[in-house]
Amino acid sequence: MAKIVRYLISARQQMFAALLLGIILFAIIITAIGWMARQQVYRAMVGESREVLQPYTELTGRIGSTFAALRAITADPCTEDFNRQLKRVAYLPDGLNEFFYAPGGAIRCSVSTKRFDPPMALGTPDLPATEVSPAVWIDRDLSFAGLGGLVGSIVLVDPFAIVVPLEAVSMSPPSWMEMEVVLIGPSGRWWHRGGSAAVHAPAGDGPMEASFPADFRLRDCVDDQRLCVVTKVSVLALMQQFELFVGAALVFSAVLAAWLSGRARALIVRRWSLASRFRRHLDAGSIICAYQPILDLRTGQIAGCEVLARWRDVDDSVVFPDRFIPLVEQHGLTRKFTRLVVEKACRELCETLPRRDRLDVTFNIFPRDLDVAVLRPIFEVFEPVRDRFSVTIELVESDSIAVVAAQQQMEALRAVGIRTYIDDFGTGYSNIHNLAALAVDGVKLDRGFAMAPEGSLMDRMFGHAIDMVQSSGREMVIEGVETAQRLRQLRAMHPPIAFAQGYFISRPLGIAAFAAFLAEHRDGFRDLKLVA
Ligand SMILES: Nc1nc2c(ncn2[C@@H]2O[C@H](COP(=O)(O)O[C@H]3[C@@H](O)[C@H](n4cnc5c(=O)[nH]c(N)nc54)O[C@@H]3COP(=O)(O)O)[C@@H](O)[C@H]2O)c(=O)[nH]1
Repeated sequence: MAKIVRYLISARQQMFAALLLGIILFAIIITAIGWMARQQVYRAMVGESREVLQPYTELTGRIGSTFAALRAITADPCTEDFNRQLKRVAYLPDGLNEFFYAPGGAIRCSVSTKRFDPPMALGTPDLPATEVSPAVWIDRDLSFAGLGGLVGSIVLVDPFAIVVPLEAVSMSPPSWMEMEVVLIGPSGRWWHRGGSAAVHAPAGDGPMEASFPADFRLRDCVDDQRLCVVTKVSVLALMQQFELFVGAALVFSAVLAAWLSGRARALIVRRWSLASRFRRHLDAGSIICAYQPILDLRTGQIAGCEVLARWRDVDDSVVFPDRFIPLVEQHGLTRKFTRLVVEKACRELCETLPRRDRLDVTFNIFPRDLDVAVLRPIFEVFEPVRDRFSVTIELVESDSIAVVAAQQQMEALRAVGIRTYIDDFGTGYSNIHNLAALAVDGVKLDRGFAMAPEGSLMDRMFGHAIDMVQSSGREMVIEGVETAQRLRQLRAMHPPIAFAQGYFISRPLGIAAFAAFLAEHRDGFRDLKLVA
């Protein structure tokens, strides 16, 4: 599950998944279109073969009525009278004009040859009689019956046989379809009756079938499966014939697949974007507190820490504030968020640090929450441990402050034991006017000053910024102390600077590492000796 989630929240993987989905959808759509086209082709094949079989069905009917007429002959076989009655049937306008009297398959007399003496045996039929179909001798030379040069098939329903003349098969399939009419005998032997030869041959003996993708084949039979029309459509020929349709189907499938996969991606992104993940999973379990030590430069002791929040994402990765703080503000979660951070930090500090440690714990709050009615209940968790931890809030200024209202709130907060610092002094909205107008307890100088390269404009302004804060009489924390040289420089300043914070002292630490750090530096920050 975690793997799937990790997959879904990565923008690259989302793109890959959408691409894969697009390809799969394209395959499904084009297959569906192909299947529908195949059904149409099949319908056309069935329609054409039924049309071709129609005359044969009619012929079978005519043969049946002719046999009925022959069986109605009353005269003794092969007499003059018999022949006269035979001729009467022959003159019926059904195209069947030559009959034999052939009991047991031996011709004794016919319409044109009065008597066969001795009787002429027809031999083994090409299509033996079945329960429903008569025996048939196919394409026999009819010279023996006085019809020299003519060829016809002989159908026997004992004791009469009818000569069926070789008829031209008429068929006009569409250009992309080939057809062949065949008579199929036992052991797979077949006789070509019409249409395009060799359509039947590769079709084998199977029933109606289609071999995709090479071509579609259909075998449609009547007369006890002995007379068949085999229809073949080459897929390639079909595609060439309908290339415009094929092109349109490809474009349509591609556009639809791209649209659908785009929609699916938008859905995934919406559900699995950082904003929705954050809103769904912001709870005590997902908040991580990091503690960055604050060094008292005058005593060398670790005087406190700044609590910095991180958020554990659904895939267990750790998200830093630059990504989620704007979401907290956008979605009106500032109070909930601060409460979660404060409660977690209070629990961790109380449970992990030895009772003898006394620390000032600094939290970042949102300017819109600068209201004692909001903050007091949030920081109430520290009330029972005030002997161990004092609380300071830092105003992360993302908006200009209404000075009079802010002033009242700060005083009210101080009255309930919460001190206020202005954060990132020297940048953004944190300006000299606020420093002068607000009775803040302290100021954190923006880390841009301490981190500025030597000789840079910020570096040159660093001393003046410090002077300005010191002359305001506020406490000061210098942030962004990354080097021993900067720490040395700060320690050498007069009047002395109270507090410093930065990577040289320590990076933000997990609670266990912070406890270990405090234990290690209980007798004073070790590296201070190095820079002395
Ligand atoms: N309202 C809340 N805002 C919060 C909370 N937790 C954090 N934040 C805000 O996010 C900002 C970024 O915090 P983070 O990424 O944790 O960075 C802090 C330090 O890691 C960094 N720092 C400290 N020392 C150094 C250093 O020597 N070099 C260096 N490159 N970076 C350093 O500075 C950040 C702390 O800054 P500040 O708050 O100004 O003291 C953070 O700034 C908060 O605004 C929260 O719970 N609530």
